[in-house]
Amino acid sequence: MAIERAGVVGSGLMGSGIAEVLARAGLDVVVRDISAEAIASGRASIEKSLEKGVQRGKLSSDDRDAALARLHFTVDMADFADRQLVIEAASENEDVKKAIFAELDTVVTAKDAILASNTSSMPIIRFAQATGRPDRVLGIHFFNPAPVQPLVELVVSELTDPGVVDAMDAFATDVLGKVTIRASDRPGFVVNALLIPFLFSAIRMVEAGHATKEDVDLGMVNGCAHPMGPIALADRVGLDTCLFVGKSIHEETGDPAAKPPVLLSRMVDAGLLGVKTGRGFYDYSAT
Ligand SMILES: NC(=O)c1ccc[n+]([C@@H]2O[C@H](COP(=O)([O-])OP(=O)(O)OC[C@H]3O[C@@H](n4cnc5c(N)ncnc54)[C@H](O)[C@@H]3O)[C@@H](O)[C@H]2O)c1
Repeated sequence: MAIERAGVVGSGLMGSGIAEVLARAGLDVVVRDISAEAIASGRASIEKSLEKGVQRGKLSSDDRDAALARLHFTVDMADFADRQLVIEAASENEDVKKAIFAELDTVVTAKDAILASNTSSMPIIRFAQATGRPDRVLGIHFFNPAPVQPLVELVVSELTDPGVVDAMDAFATDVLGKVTIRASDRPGFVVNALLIPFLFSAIRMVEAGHATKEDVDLGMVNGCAHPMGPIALADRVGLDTCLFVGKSIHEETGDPAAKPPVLLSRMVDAGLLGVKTGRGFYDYSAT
């Protein structure tokens, strides 16, 4: 089945990025959010991102206009009726996502359509079980910013049909131009299961006074050729996101490496969430 009609649920940071990726790849894309304000904000961020692409010479202004013309925004789930693929990228809340999957199951008419979630931390099987077609459900985990980061993790639940995984693998690589890896439906999948303990180790090192944040970052950049150090990376990911993902990995696995450091919890309590709030471990107010 050639996928030509896709849907995206949620037009926030990830949903708008994923919708842009799909539209740039030539698909007709319906994007649904819950309010006119959310839609306007999603549309504006896609327009801004496409404009940046034109300025950087990554796409022509004709390609930008064509991508925009392929995007349709709605507040109505019923507009997903004829979609062949729907990617859920709504807020990281299990009840919200389960309700979305239950509704998609009733509105998406093609029984061979694929329903996917972009969740960072929740079991795919729970969303699959909210539908009457759990074999057609998998995780398609993009990284932020979706139009720039090459990786997509394909998350395979206990009930995902292997043919669905193969089809999504071919689609993500051949049509979207992404690099794919496959992960089982386990906390953190592959990337976050490795990344979160690493970031937490770095934060614990700073918390214990073992090294300064600057030295931790300089060490990993200059000693291990990382493009940015773990403290700066935690700020970039968002300290609230790090905390949330760490908690969910720790809750299910008990892995002490994924237990959030107290310093991280306190910074989140203080509203110091990193780049997005202008201050985390570092100060971004001037940038
Ligand atoms: N932020 C990241 O770096 C990142 C990376 C990979 C995956 N994710 C995952 O992507 C998903 C979205 O994260 P985000 O950072 O874009 O969040 P966000 O808060 O920027 O956007 C979420 C959007 O979902 C909308 N929404 C809520 N309920 C909805 C519903 N019932 N129907 C349609 N839209 C609804 C909200 O109005 C909001 O616009 C989460 O599952 C998150 O774990 C995030």
